[in-house]
Amino acid sequence: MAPILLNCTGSDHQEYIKQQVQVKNPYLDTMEEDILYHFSLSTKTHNLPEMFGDIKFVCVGGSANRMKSFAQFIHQELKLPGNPEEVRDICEGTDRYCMYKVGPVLSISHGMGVPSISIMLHELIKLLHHAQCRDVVLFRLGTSGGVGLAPGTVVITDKAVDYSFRPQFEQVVLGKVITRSTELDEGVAGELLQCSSELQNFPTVIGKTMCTHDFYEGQGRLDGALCSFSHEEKLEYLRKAYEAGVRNIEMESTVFAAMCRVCGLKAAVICVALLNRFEGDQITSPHDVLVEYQQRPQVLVSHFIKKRLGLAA
Ligand SMILES: O=P(O)(O)O[C@H]1O[C@H](CO)[C@@H](O)[C@H]1O
Ligand SMILES: O=c1cc[nH]c(=O)[nH]1
Repeated sequence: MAPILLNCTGSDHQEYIKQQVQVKNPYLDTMEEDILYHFSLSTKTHNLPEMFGDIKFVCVGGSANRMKSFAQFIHQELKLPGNPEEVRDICEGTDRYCMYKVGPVLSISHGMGVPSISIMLHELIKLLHHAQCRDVVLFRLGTSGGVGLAPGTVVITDKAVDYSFRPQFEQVVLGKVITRSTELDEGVAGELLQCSSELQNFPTVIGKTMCTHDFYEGQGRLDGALCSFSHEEKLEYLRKAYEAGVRNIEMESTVFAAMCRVCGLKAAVICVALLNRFEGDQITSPHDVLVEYQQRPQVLVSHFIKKRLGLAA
């Protein structure tokens, strides 16, 4: 339930409520305890407002190591006291996800694919709600396959789309399909594009991101254990995607966009392209090149956060 603000009426109060994280579940308020099972946190055993109440930026990405590196990187970038090497995994009681808090920034891993990120997002959004966080921006920092882009290009998503290039996410609830919009926050995407132009040698585009439920057949790869289509059919699908405005392909953006939108959270998706899918399917760049590519979304979002906090040079 939203707290009632004294001396705050009409549009001020509406604005205050708008900034809050809006869980859309009437049952939550009736529960004596909420156990965030996959985070190994609970409203009874942890003081969530004290632990997380000051969070303003949440960054999520597939890999646990990447999100730990990001926590250490943002620790240095924000020039916070303490040793970045000593960041502690708040979810160490479980190995499902990892979570690091660095000042106003939360860095969390979500694993691969829609089911994995969707479970994480249910618990994250409840966590932000229980902690009474306000004015939070969420970012997905990922890797992807580029569609007509050189490897290393960063894609800021304007719309996350499904396999038919529709800006929607379908969830099966009680045996029925529920469809939710996947539009992302235009203002945040524009701010990120502006940030990219302030960085040196930082190839960036804004475009649609296609979310699939598989890395191989689902993304039209010819190198999976199964393949039922020809090289020409693959290229035709990618050409159609490109014509529809798709610039990269990954596996979480639609549910991320849809859940954030329903809960009143501003959100952005920033993924680096590891390869150009018109040129192949295997990821052949050397390890050090891939590590540098993966850092690009982190560098961009770090610049955004520093600007928002008034810390940018
Ligand atoms: O780099 P991350 O964040 O894991 O994202 C992309 O990489 C994984 C596939 O290799 C999928 O999860 C896809 O969305
Ligand atoms: O091609 C790619 C590369 C990274 N992640 C994906 O989902 N697809």
